[in-house]
Amino acid sequence: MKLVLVAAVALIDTDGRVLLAQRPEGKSLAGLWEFPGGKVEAGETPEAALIRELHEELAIETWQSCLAPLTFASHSYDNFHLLMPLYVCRRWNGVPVPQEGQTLAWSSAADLSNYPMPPADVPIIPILRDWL
Ligand SMILES: Nc1nc2c([nH]c(=O)n2[C@@H]2O[C@H](COP(=O)(O)OP(=O)(O)OP(=O)(O)O)[C@@H](O)[C@H]2O)c(=O)[nH]1
Repeated sequence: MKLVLVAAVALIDTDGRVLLAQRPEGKSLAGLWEFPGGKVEAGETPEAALIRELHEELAIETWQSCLAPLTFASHSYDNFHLLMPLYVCRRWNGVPVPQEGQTLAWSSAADLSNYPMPPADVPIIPILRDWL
């Protein structure tokens, strides 16, 4: 099966809440809440991919030094296997504004389980909650 590398990040605000983005209608897994991020392109590091995706999806800027690895997801979907490192980030420039039709939500640690997420994300939620 094809292995797909996706870099994702939990942006944490000063109140310890996490940014989630709801996938828009028409995309795979529409309506589910996910961490910002996306596929790592050929020749790109996961950190560079995240910096690019945060700029493209949310119009914020961050830096490699502000991206700390936390955990990862490894999950088989029907047509590919997802390997998704999850970083945490507390420092960025700008205010996240959806650029691709997503809906954003800041979730407290306690509320995270109320947001339906892709199956790959489910095992990483308790890890993130314990870390927060
Ligand atoms: N960014 C992100 N992607 C996730 C998460 N969980 C998860 O299964 N994914 C999957 O990882 C892939 C991310 O790809 P992407 O964001 O670059 O691409 P996309 O949605 O435009 O592509 P797609 O429509 O081909 O799935 C998608 O298949 C998405 O469903 C998550 O928490 N964050």
